[in-house]
Amino acid sequence: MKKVGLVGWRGMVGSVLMQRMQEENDFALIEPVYFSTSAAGGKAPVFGGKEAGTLKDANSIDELKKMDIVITCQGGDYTKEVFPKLRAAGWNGHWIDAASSLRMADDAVIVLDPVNLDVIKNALAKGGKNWIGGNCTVSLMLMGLGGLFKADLVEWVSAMTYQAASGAGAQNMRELLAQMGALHDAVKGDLADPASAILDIDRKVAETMRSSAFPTKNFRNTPLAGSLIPWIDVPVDNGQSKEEWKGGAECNKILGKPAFRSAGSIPIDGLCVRIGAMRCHSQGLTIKLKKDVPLDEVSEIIGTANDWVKVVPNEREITERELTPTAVTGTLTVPVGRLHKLAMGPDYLGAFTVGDQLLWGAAEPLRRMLRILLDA
Ligand SMILES: NC(=O)C1=CN([C@@H]2O[C@H](COP(=O)(O)OP(=O)(O)OC[C@H]3O[C@@H](n4cnc5c(N)ncnc54)[C@H](OP(=O)(O)O)[C@@H]3O)[C@@H](O)[C@H]2O)C=CC1
Ligand SMILES: N[C@@H](CC(=O)OP(=O)(O)O)C(=O)O
Repeated sequence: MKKVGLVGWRGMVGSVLMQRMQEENDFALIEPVYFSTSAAGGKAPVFGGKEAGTLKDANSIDELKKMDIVITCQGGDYTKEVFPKLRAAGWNGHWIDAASSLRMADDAVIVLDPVNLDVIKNALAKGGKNWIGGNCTVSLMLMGLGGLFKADLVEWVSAMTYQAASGAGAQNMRELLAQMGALHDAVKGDLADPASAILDIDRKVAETMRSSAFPTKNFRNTPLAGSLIPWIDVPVDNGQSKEEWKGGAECNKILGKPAFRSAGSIPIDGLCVRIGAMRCHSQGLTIKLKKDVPLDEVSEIIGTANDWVKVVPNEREITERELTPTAVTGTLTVPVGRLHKLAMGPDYLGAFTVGDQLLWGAAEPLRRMLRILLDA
């Protein structure tokens, strides 16, 4: 049985990974060894009914070297610190990672097997050892639109995103809720009085959001509840944020295309915006098709591309019920809806998709890569 080192298992992404691994009975197939950066020597958790002794030190190269496979959700700083040392020490095992640090490395594959199993298998056959989960927004877009890319129908894509607080981390989810609570507290009395003036309520809400007492530390001093933040991650070149850059760079790499902005790559760009959803990212998509494909064919191509994508008919009631973060959160379903040809012409397709950014956006591609390695 393969020894699998689990790093970052108690974090937000790691907890979702543990939950999914239990649901899919993955622990029955491995010998789990748990690592910690803060509590080495303590008792290891029991997942899948398996006792695993004590927690190992996640910074110990000697302990990590004993693993056949390491899966980490600990974050990019940990990867940057430990991974080069582990390889330099001669470790030849498989490294599966949620962090972005290694994604664009030549010897790393961004894993999303329902979309790029061919790319993964090619790399595996050539001795590949580094398997990195994609950016959540990118993975969710490809889970939704994978069929169109596979059918080579996409000339370019513009993605306008509506990204959940969870993408910024657990503390940000808490802060979003604290903000919601503070706003409600500010106008609780007025709301209880049906005769109160809505513009008074609105003014008090705006004052509360702008006050220095409003809890905004984790969102870089910018309110999110009742508002939005049209910038995610650090600035890069061309006026883009890094989150926007990842759309083009990672999508092309996942699809096995030439590097973004080079000949033969697919232009993918847009604006990434943080909104007050908890853990589902949504995206409004403009897709320039290579030709005019009838809408029923488009629906068929999108809806049959993998087991999780689901086309939602472009009708008001079902869209309101099924194409929202509330409907999707905690599930692996990736609905794609609002499909219609745009006014720009018959080869311009409008679409909207929603996905849980902790499941397909983070944990699920990692555990599926583990399964691919165990089956190889
Ligand atoms: N958040 C996201 O949407 C996505 C994140 N990722 C990647 O995954 C990495 C981890 O993200 P995320 O799971 O959000 O990070 P967390 O902050 O939730 O967890 C990271 C680590 O923090 C330590 N930790 C300290 N205090 C606590 C606590 N109170 N509860 C739980 N863990 C604690 C744990 O390490 P220890 O047990 O060793 O003390 C844990 O493994 C990110 O850095 C990113 O690279 C990738 C895709 C999406
Ligand atoms: N940046 C993403 C979350 C994330 O962790 O992305 P990455 O895995 O590319 O660092 C968001 O804010 O929604």
